[in-house]
Amino acid sequence: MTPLLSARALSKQYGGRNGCRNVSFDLYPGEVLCIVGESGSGKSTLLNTLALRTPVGSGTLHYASAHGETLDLLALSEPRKRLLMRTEWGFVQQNPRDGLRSSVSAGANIGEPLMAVGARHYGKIREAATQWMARVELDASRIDELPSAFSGGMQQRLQIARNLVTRPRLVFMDEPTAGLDVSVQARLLDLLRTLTSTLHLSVLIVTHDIGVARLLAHRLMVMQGGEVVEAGLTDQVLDDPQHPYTQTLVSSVLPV
Ligand SMILES: Nc1ncnc2c1ncn2[C@@H]1O[C@H](COP(=O)(O)OP(=O)(O)OP(=O)(O)O)[C@@H](O)[C@H]1O
Repeated sequence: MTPLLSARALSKQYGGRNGCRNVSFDLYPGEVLCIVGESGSGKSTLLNTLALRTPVGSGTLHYASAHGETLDLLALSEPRKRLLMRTEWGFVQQNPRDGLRSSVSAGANIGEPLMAVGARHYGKIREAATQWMARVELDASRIDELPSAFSGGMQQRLQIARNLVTRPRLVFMDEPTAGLDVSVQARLLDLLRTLTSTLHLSVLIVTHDIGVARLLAHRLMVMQGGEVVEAGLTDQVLDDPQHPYTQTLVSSVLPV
């Protein structure tokens, strides 16, 4: 199978400080790959670098587009990059407020990305927004309310709908369940698990929470000090961690 995304020796420095260093991996279609590590280990830097939101320092990054081309992402023009982000990628932020437009309704938040990819029929856009609200377990009768009228967990589900409505092939997620109550987190994780498998999504997800990784990910990359210190199948890495840092991470949480 051809990888959807291939990174080789990716590095990013901030001045003299290491953001991430020498990261290589392949992400396959339909696969959920989790980047885990403690605060400051370089997870967000790596995710933002892969999603082309932060300039890459060095290395290579290739993507197999929906049209069957292999794109050299680091050589892509700005308009092509924006098109890719709009049509094939999604990015779910940790804080839903960063990923939603606060001045427009829930329905418009879901409908806008559809318009950005060419949808024009108001009735169809509203129907899609209604369906997506139900799909992320939001009360569709609240479609005209502003995001601020929704709870944190609901806002996160709204952000997920906004990202998935265009049926992206690759979704980046930065700590999507952080900052939520445990019960709200569990419901959101359940929803994410269902959506990723039914939509056959490829996902790169950052978390410091081993429980999230265990529930969602097929594979893990464990980061420490900007480097991947261990990678492999989720159960393998969590049940039989080889690197001392992974052993500490795993032993510091209760089994899920
Ligand atoms: N914009 C920036 N300018 C300078 N240094 C940065 C910047 N962003 C991150 N860093 C540094 O890069 C390193 C990795 O940070 P990063 O935010 O990627 O870690 P993280 O694992 O995502 O942490 P957290 O879980 O707290 O978000 C840290 O040493 C951090 O101080």
